[in-house]
Amino acid sequence: MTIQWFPGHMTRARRQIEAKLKLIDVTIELLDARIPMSSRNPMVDDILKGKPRLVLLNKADLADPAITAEWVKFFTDRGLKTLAIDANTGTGVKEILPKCKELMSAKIETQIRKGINPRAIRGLIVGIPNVGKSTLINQLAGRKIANTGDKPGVTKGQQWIKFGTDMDLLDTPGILWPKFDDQNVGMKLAATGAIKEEILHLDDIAFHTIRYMSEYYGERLKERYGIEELPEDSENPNEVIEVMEAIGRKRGAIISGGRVDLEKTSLLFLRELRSGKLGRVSLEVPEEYL
Ligand SMILES: Nc1nc2c(ncn2[C@@H]2O[C@H](COP(=O)(O)OP(=O)(O)OP(=O)(O)O)[C@@H](O)[C@H]2O)c(=O)[nH]1
Repeated sequence: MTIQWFPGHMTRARRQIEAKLKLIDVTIELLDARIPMSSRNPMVDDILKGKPRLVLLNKADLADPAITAEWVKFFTDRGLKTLAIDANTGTGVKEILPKCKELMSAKIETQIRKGINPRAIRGLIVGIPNVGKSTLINQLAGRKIANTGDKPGVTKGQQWIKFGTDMDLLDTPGILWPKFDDQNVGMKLAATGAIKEEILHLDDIAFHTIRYMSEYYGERLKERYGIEELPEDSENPNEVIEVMEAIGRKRGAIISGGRVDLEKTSLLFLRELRSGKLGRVSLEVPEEYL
Protein backbone atom coordinates (compact mmCIF):
# COMPACT_ATOMS: atom_id res chain seq x y z
CA MET A 1 0.00 0.00 0.00
CA THR A 2 1.38 3.45 -0.85
CA ILE A 3 0.56 6.05 1.71
CA GLN A 4 1.31 9.71 1.65
CA TRP A 5 1.06 10.71 5.28
CA PHE A 6 -0.24 14.15 5.96
CA PRO A 7 -1.02 15.48 9.42
CA GLY A 8 -4.74 14.80 8.83
CA HIS A 9 -4.06 11.15 8.03
CA MET A 10 -1.90 10.75 11.10
CA THR A 11 -4.51 12.26 13.38
CA ARG A 12 -7.19 10.00 11.93
CA ALA A 13 -4.98 6.89 12.17
CA ARG A 14 -4.15 7.76 15.75
CA ARG A 15 -7.81 8.21 16.66
CA GLN A 16 -8.64 4.85 15.12
CA ILE A 17 -5.98 3.16 17.22
CA GLU A 18 -7.12 4.96 20.36
CA ALA A 19 -10.67 3.73 19.78
CA LYS A 20 -9.39 0.16 19.41
CA LEU A 21 -7.18 0.44 22.51
CA LYS A 22 -10.26 0.79 24.70
CA LEU A 23 -11.28 -2.73 23.72
CA ILE A 24 -8.01 -4.54 24.28
CA ASP A 25 -5.58 -5.78 26.97
CA VAL A 26 -2.35 -6.27 25.00
CA THR A 27 -0.81 -4.62 21.94
CA ILE A 28 1.37 -6.55 19.51
CA GLU A 29 3.78 -4.16 17.80
CA LEU A 30 5.02 -5.54 14.51
CA LEU A 31 8.39 -4.32 13.21
CA ASP A 32 10.47 -5.35 10.21
CA ALA A 33 13.40 -7.41 11.54
CA ARG A 34 15.69 -5.95 8.83
CA ILE A 35 15.03 -2.37 9.96
CA PRO A 36 13.41 -2.46 13.42
CA MET A 37 13.92 1.22 14.22
CA SER A 38 13.15 2.59 10.77
CA SER A 39 9.95 0.55 10.62
CA ARG A 40 8.91 1.84 14.04
CA ASN A 41 6.53 4.70 14.57
CA PRO A 42 8.46 7.40 16.42
CA MET A 43 5.46 8.18 18.67
CA VAL A 44 4.53 4.59 19.43
CA ASP A 45 5.09 4.82 23.20
CA ASP A 46 2.83 7.82 23.39
CA ILE A 47 0.17 6.35 21.11
CA LEU A 48 -0.03 3.00 22.89
CA LYS A 49 0.00 4.74 26.27
CA GLY A 50 1.58 2.13 28.45
CA LYS A 51 -0.65 -0.78 27.39
CA PRO A 52 1.18 -4.09 27.87
CA ARG A 53 3.08 -4.65 24.65
CA LEU A 54 4.78 -7.49 22.82
CA VAL A 55 7.30 -6.53 20.12
CA LEU A 56 7.55 -8.84 17.11
CA LEU A 57 10.43 -8.64 14.66
CA ASN A 58 8.70 -9.96 11.56
CA LYS A 59 10.25 -11.11 8.27
CA ALA A 60 13.10 -12.56 10.33
CA ASP A 61 13.57 -15.06 7.50
CA LEU A 62 14.95 -12.19 5.38
CA ALA A 63 17.08 -10.60 8.12
CA ASP A 64 20.60 -11.45 9.28
CA PRO A 65 20.03 -13.90 12.19
CA ALA A 66 22.98 -12.61 14.26
CA ILE A 67 21.74 -9.01 13.99
CA THR A 68 18.17 -10.05 14.76
CA ALA A 69 19.42 -11.70 17.97
CA GLU A 70 21.07 -8.38 18.86
CA TRP A 71 17.82 -6.54 18.23
CA VAL A 72 15.86 -8.95 20.43
CA LYS A 73 18.33 -8.20 23.20
CA PHE A 74 18.12 -4.45 22.50
CA PHE A 75 14.35 -4.32 22.97
CA THR A 76 14.34 -6.84 25.84
CA ASP A 77 16.93 -4.72 27.67
CA ARG A 78 14.49 -1.82 27.33
CA GLY A 79 11.79 -3.76 29.15
CA LEU A 80 9.85 -4.97 26.10
CA LYS A 81 9.10 -8.63 25.60
CA THR A 82 10.35 -9.39 22.10
CA LEU A 83 10.20 -12.26 19.62
CA ALA A 84 11.60 -12.77 16.13
CA ILE A 85 9.06 -14.36 13.80
CA ASP A 86 8.27 -15.16 10.19
CA ALA A 87 4.55 -14.61 9.70
CA ASN A 88 4.62 -16.19 6.24
CA THR A 89 5.61 -19.66 7.42
CA GLY A 90 4.58 -19.26 11.07
CA THR A 91 8.07 -19.66 12.55
CA GLY A 92 8.07 -18.30 16.11
CA VAL A 93 4.33 -17.60 16.05
CA LYS A 94 3.54 -20.30 18.66
CA GLU A 95 5.42 -18.27 21.26
CA ILE A 96 3.13 -15.27 20.94
CA LEU A 97 0.33 -16.54 23.21
CA PRO A 98 2.63 -17.57 26.12
CA LYS A 99 4.31 -14.15 25.93
CA CYS A 100 0.95 -12.36 26.00
CA LYS A 101 -0.05 -14.47 29.00
CA GLU A 102 3.16 -13.44 30.76
CA LEU A 103 2.26 -9.80 30.09
CA MET A 104 -1.15 -10.34 31.68
CA SER A 105 -0.03 -12.70 34.47
CA ALA A 106 -0.49 -10.26 37.37
CA LYS A 107 -4.04 -9.40 36.29
CA ILE A 108 -4.93 -13.02 35.64
CA GLU A 109 -3.61 -14.08 39.07
CA THR A 110 -5.64 -11.35 40.79
CA GLN A 111 -8.77 -12.49 38.99
CA ILE A 112 -8.17 -16.11 39.98
CA ARG A 113 -7.56 -15.07 43.61
CA LYS A 114 -10.89 -13.27 43.59
CA GLY A 115 -12.57 -16.37 42.21
CA ILE A 116 -13.21 -14.75 38.82
CA ASN A 117 -12.74 -16.92 35.76
CA PRO A 118 -10.22 -15.00 33.61
CA ARG A 119 -11.63 -14.15 30.18
CA ALA A 120 -9.64 -14.49 26.97
CA ILE A 121 -6.87 -11.92 26.54
CA ARG A 122 -7.82 -9.32 23.94
CA GLY A 123 -5.04 -8.27 21.58
CA LEU A 124 -4.46 -5.74 18.82
CA ILE A 125 -1.76 -5.93 16.15
CA VAL A 126 -0.25 -2.58 15.19
CA GLY A 127 2.43 -1.64 12.67
CA ILE A 128 3.35 0.40 9.60
CA PRO A 129 2.04 -0.56 6.14
CA ASN A 130 3.46 -3.71 4.57
CA VAL A 131 5.12 -4.98 7.75
CA GLY A 132 3.01 -8.16 7.67
CA LYS A 133 0.00 -7.41 9.91
CA SER A 134 -2.55 -9.19 7.72
CA THR A 135 -0.22 -12.11 7.11
CA LEU A 136 0.19 -12.55 10.87
CA ILE A 137 -3.55 -12.30 11.55
CA ASN A 138 -4.21 -14.96 8.93
CA GLN A 139 -1.40 -17.14 10.31
CA LEU A 140 -2.77 -16.88 13.86
CA ALA A 141 -6.29 -17.59 12.73
CA GLY A 142 -5.14 -20.52 10.59
CA ARG A 143 -7.20 -19.18 7.67
CA LYS A 144 -7.57 -16.12 5.51
CA ILE A 145 -9.36 -13.40 7.42
CA ALA A 146 -7.55 -10.15 7.02
CA ASN A 147 -7.02 -8.73 3.58
CA THR A 148 -4.29 -6.24 2.88
CA GLY A 149 -5.38 -2.67 2.78
CA ASP A 150 -7.03 -1.64 6.00
CA LYS A 151 -7.11 1.93 4.85
CA PRO A 152 -7.14 4.58 7.55
CA GLY A 153 -10.39 6.42 7.38
CA VAL A 154 -12.41 3.51 6.07
CA THR A 155 -14.69 2.31 8.82
CA LYS A 156 -15.09 -1.41 8.98
CA GLY A 157 -17.08 -3.60 11.32
CA GLN A 158 -14.61 -5.09 13.77
CA GLN A 159 -14.63 -8.68 14.79
CA TRP A 160 -12.74 -10.81 17.23
CA ILE A 161 -10.71 -13.68 15.92
CA LYS A 162 -10.32 -16.58 18.31
CA PHE A 163 -6.70 -17.50 18.81
CA GLY A 164 -7.07 -20.69 20.82
CA THR A 165 -9.35 -20.43 23.84
CA ASP A 166 -7.14 -17.99 25.71
CA MET A 167 -6.82 -15.09 23.30
CA ASP A 168 -8.97 -13.01 20.96
CA LEU A 169 -7.52 -10.65 18.37
CA LEU A 170 -9.17 -7.71 16.66
CA ASP A 171 -9.39 -8.59 12.97
CA THR A 172 -8.50 -5.08 11.80
CA PRO A 173 -4.95 -4.10 12.77
CA GLY A 174 -3.92 -0.63 13.88
CA ILE A 175 -1.97 1.23 11.21
CA LEU A 176 0.96 3.32 12.37
CA TRP A 177 3.01 5.61 10.16
CA PRO A 178 6.77 5.42 9.74
CA LYS A 179 9.11 8.38 10.15
CA PHE A 180 8.92 10.12 6.80
CA ASP A 181 10.97 13.21 7.45
CA ASP A 182 14.30 11.39 7.81
CA GLN A 183 15.82 10.62 4.42
CA ASN A 184 17.94 7.78 5.76
CA VAL A 185 14.85 6.09 7.20
CA GLY A 186 13.02 6.60 3.90
CA MET A 187 15.84 4.90 2.00
CA LYS A 188 15.68 1.84 4.23
CA LEU A 189 11.88 1.67 4.03
CA ALA A 190 12.11 1.85 0.25
CA ALA A 191 14.96 -0.70 0.06
CA THR A 192 12.87 -3.26 1.97
CA GLY A 193 9.75 -2.47 -0.05
CA ALA A 194 7.77 -0.84 2.78
CA ILE A 195 7.17 2.26 0.71
CA LYS A 196 6.84 2.47 -3.03
CA GLU A 197 10.03 3.28 -4.92
CA GLU A 198 8.39 6.10 -6.84
CA ILE A 199 8.47 8.26 -3.72
CA LEU A 200 12.28 8.32 -3.82
CA HIS A 201 14.70 7.95 -6.72
CA LEU A 202 15.53 4.34 -7.45
CA ASP A 203 19.24 5.01 -7.91
CA ASP A 204 19.38 6.87 -4.58
CA ILE A 205 17.80 3.89 -2.80
CA ALA A 206 20.23 1.46 -4.45
CA PHE A 207 23.18 3.79 -3.82
CA HIS A 208 22.44 3.99 -0.07
CA THR A 209 21.88 0.25 0.18
CA ILE A 210 25.03 -0.63 -1.77
CA ARG A 211 27.03 1.76 0.39
CA TYR A 212 25.73 0.04 3.52
CA MET A 213 26.29 -3.41 2.10
CA SER A 214 29.85 -2.56 1.02
CA GLU A 215 30.57 -1.90 4.66
CA TYR A 216 28.68 -4.76 6.32
CA TYR A 217 28.18 -7.38 3.61
CA GLY A 218 31.07 -6.69 1.24
CA GLU A 219 31.85 -10.36 0.70
CA ARG A 220 28.32 -11.00 -0.55
CA LEU A 221 28.65 -8.25 -3.14
CA LYS A 222 32.02 -9.59 -4.22
CA GLU A 223 30.73 -13.10 -4.51
CA ARG A 224 27.51 -12.34 -6.36
CA TYR A 225 28.77 -9.71 -8.75
CA GLY A 226 32.43 -10.67 -9.09
CA ILE A 227 33.51 -7.34 -7.64
CA GLU A 228 37.23 -7.19 -7.00
CA GLU A 229 37.64 -3.92 -5.13
CA LEU A 230 35.23 -2.77 -2.44
CA PRO A 231 35.25 0.92 -1.49
CA GLU A 232 38.06 1.79 0.87
CA ASP A 233 35.95 4.67 2.07
CA SER A 234 32.23 4.03 1.70
CA GLU A 235 31.57 7.70 2.49
CA ASN A 236 33.19 8.53 -0.84
CA PRO A 237 30.31 8.54 -3.40
CA ASN A 238 32.61 7.87 -6.36
CA GLU A 239 33.79 4.61 -4.86
CA VAL A 240 30.21 3.49 -4.24
CA ILE A 241 29.23 4.39 -7.79
CA GLU A 242 32.12 2.23 -9.03
CA VAL A 243 30.53 -0.71 -7.21
CA MET A 244 27.15 0.12 -8.75
CA GLU A 245 28.76 0.23 -12.18
CA ALA A 246 30.44 -3.12 -11.61
CA ILE A 247 27.03 -4.59 -10.69
CA GLY A 248 25.51 -3.06 -13.83
CA ARG A 249 28.22 -4.48 -16.07
CA LYS A 250 27.78 -7.91 -14.50
CA ARG A 251 24.05 -7.74 -15.18
CA GLY A 252 24.44 -6.34 -18.69
CA ALA A 253 22.74 -3.04 -17.87
CA ILE A 254 24.62 -1.07 -20.51
CA ILE A 255 23.44 1.86 -22.60
CA SER A 256 24.81 3.22 -25.86
CA GLY A 257 28.43 4.21 -25.67
CA GLY A 258 29.08 1.37 -23.22
CA ARG A 259 27.96 3.36 -20.19
CA VAL A 260 26.25 1.61 -17.30
CA ASP A 261 22.51 2.21 -16.99
CA LEU A 262 22.37 3.07 -13.29
CA GLU A 263 18.56 3.17 -13.18
CA LYS A 264 18.28 -0.35 -14.55
CA THR A 265 21.15 -1.54 -12.36
CA SER A 266 19.34 -0.15 -9.31
CA LEU A 267 16.12 -1.92 -10.21
CA LEU A 268 17.87 -5.25 -10.75
CA PHE A 269 19.94 -4.93 -7.59
CA LEU A 270 16.95 -4.07 -5.36
CA ARG A 271 14.94 -6.91 -6.85
CA GLU A 272 17.73 -9.36 -6.04
CA LEU A 273 18.09 -7.96 -2.52
CA ARG A 274 14.36 -8.22 -1.75
CA SER A 275 14.03 -11.71 -3.10
CA GLY A 276 16.82 -12.88 -0.80
CA LYS A 277 19.37 -13.55 -3.55
CA LEU A 278 21.99 -11.62 -1.58
CA GLY A 279 21.30 -13.73 1.48
CA ARG A 280 19.74 -12.60 4.75
CA VAL A 281 20.52 -8.92 5.13
CA SER A 282 19.78 -6.47 7.94
CA LEU A 283 20.02 -2.78 7.11
CA GLU A 284 20.50 -1.41 10.61
CA VAL A 285 22.24 -2.49 13.80
CA PRO A 286 21.47 -1.67 17.45
CA GLU A 287 24.83 0.11 17.95
CA GLU A 288 23.47 3.01 15.90
CA TYR A 289 20.76 3.54 18.50
CA LEU A 290 22.58 3.06 21.80
N1 LIG B 1 9.50 -13.10 3.70
C1 LIG B 1 8.47 -12.71 4.46
N2 LIG B 1 7.48 -11.99 3.89
C2 LIG B 1 6.45 -11.63 4.67
C3 LIG B 1 6.39 -11.94 6.05
N3 LIG B 1 5.25 -11.41 6.56
C4 LIG B 1 4.62 -10.79 5.54
N4 LIG B 1 5.34 -10.91 4.40
C5 LIG B 1 5.03 -10.35 3.07
O1 LIG B 1 5.00 -8.93 3.19
C6 LIG B 1 4.00 -8.38 2.34
C7 LIG B 1 3.07 -7.49 3.13
O2 LIG B 1 2.34 -8.27 4.05
P1 LIG B 1 0.90 -7.83 4.59
O3 LIG B 1 0.46 -8.88 5.56
O4 LIG B 1 0.01 -7.51 3.46
O5 LIG B 1 1.30 -6.50 5.36
P2 LIG B 1 0.33 -5.48 6.12
O6 LIG B 1 1.11 -4.95 7.27
O7 LIG B 1 -0.99 -6.09 6.42
O8 LIG B 1 0.20 -4.36 4.99
P3 LIG B 1 -0.89 -3.17 4.79
O9 LIG B 1 -2.19 -3.82 4.46
O10 LIG B 1 -0.28 -2.40 3.65
O11 LIG B 1 -0.93 -2.36 6.04
C8 LIG B 1 3.30 -9.58 1.69
O12 LIG B 1 3.87 -9.78 0.42
C9 LIG B 1 3.64 -10.74 2.61
O13 LIG B 1 3.66 -11.98 1.94
C10 LIG B 1 7.46 -12.69 6.62
O14 LIG B 1 7.53 -12.99 7.82
N5 LIG B 1 8.47 -13.04 5.76
